[in-house]
Amino acid sequence: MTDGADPRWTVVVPVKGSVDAKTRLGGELSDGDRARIAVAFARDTIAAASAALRVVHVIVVTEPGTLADLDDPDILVIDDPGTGLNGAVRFGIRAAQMGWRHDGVAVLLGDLPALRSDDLDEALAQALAHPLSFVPDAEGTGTSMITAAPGSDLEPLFGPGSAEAHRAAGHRPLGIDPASGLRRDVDTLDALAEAEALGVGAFTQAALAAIRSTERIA
Ligand SMILES: Nc1nc2c(ncn2[C@@H]2O[C@H](COP(=O)(O)OP(=O)(O)OP(=O)(O)O)[C@@H](O)[C@H]2O)c(=O)[nH]1
Ligand SMILES: C=C(OP(=O)(O)O)C(=O)O
Repeated sequence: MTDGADPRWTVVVPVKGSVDAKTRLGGELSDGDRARIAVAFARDTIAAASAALRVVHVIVVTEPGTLADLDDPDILVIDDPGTGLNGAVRFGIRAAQMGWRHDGVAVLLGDLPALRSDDLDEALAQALAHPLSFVPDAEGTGTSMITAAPGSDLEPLFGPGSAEAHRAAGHRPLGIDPASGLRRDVDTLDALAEAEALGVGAFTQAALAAIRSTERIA
């Protein structure tokens, strides 16, 4: 994170409490392993966002204890209000606008373990040209990021079919390569394999290595 870039962005990352997280990874994984992977995805997403040059503030919205070992004074962690994904995101956006109203606001989902800081910087540079923008997920139906330039209101519409919902609400789709880690959200083991082919961050690498050392996942 640096404050040399202009204009600056606050990034909001919602992270579900680990007990219920990533159920679609399910199947062969124990609840403990699934929780460990979900936290690792979030940690890699947050680390990449924090290291992006255009990002000066990161706000994580999650249940207390989910990211207990996240000990970075530059990252604000606020409690999930318990009103679902869009409620958590709205809460984070409000905190961003109250704290740093001259920044752009981006919301990045917390399941992007192959996210690279330079891809995020490139997307935020593109986003400056539009009051509202979004990045579709790799399949093109969901959304991995929404943005609002300084002064624009941001209303999240995450959920099934969110790419079309964000487009219909006036968000401009950014031209990001479908093979970018910014678009590779991970809900399933197939998506996890694709993320690994792109290259996942250190937290996810370590979690997978620990789980594989006990042969609990292929
Ligand atoms: N703070 C917060 N984050 C959420 C909530 N629901 C989902 N998220 C986060 O939003 C991102 C996208 O959510 P999903 O892909 O639906 O993740 P998920 O709900 O853990 O996965 P499934 O159980 O498979 O649906 C992930 O980073 C989740 O951690 C919520 O109620 N509160
Ligand atoms: C919530 C979303 O993500 P997912 O498809 O990962 O649930 C979304 O794409 O809006």
